[in-house]
Amino acid sequence: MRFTEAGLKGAWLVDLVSTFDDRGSFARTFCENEFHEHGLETRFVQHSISTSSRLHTLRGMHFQKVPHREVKLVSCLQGAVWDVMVDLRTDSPTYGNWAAYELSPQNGRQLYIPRGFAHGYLTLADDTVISYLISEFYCAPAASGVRYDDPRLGITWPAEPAVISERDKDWPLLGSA
Ligand SMILES: Cc1cn([C@H]2C[C@H](O)[C@@H](COP(=O)(O)OP(=O)(O)O[C@H]3O[C@@H](C)C(=O)[C@@H](O)[C@H]3O)O2)c(=O)[nH]c1=O
Repeated sequence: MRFTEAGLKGAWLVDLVSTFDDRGSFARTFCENEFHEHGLETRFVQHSISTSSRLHTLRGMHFQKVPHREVKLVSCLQGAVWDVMVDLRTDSPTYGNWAAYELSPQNGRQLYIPRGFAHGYLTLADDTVISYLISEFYCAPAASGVRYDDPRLGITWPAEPAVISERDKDWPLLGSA
């Protein structure tokens, strides 16, 4: 894996380094030793996938409240997404900043999102599949979010959402979340 800092403090790009042969390829997606060497979380308690049928489905911007804040390692197994993270740690030098990366099986890119961030994505293809390694258990009462179109965040999305849940449309603006 190739580790590159992803623009916000504590966030990383973890790119796959594949080996190829006649049959196809092999790549590591997680390695406790390599994550430990980079000072990253190594304990993931949940592995989840989500599927989105339609192009320009937007999910986000989600986080779990203290004490259930999560590290997420996000990758795209099918299709493609514009993946966005926002630093919500008020004591962080990159507080309130966002960064976005395209994730797809073709680019083999994974995003390591630290605790204290909100996360969301817009699908760039029909039938998109996202994989998450998550460091904390799901806790519905701790689930929260901020608005994908919050003017204070000013996130640039490549397209308007064609599909979005009522919940995601109604998250509060930053500061009141
Ligand atoms: C996230 C999650 C949801 N669920 C349930 C709750 C609900 O009935 C159904 C769908 O949940 P949601 O609408 O929250 O799914 P979704 O909008 O896809 O939520 C995800 O969005 C992206 C952006 C993230 O970053 C993820 O961590 C997660 O929050 O699945 C679980 O059982 N476990 C989980 O870990």
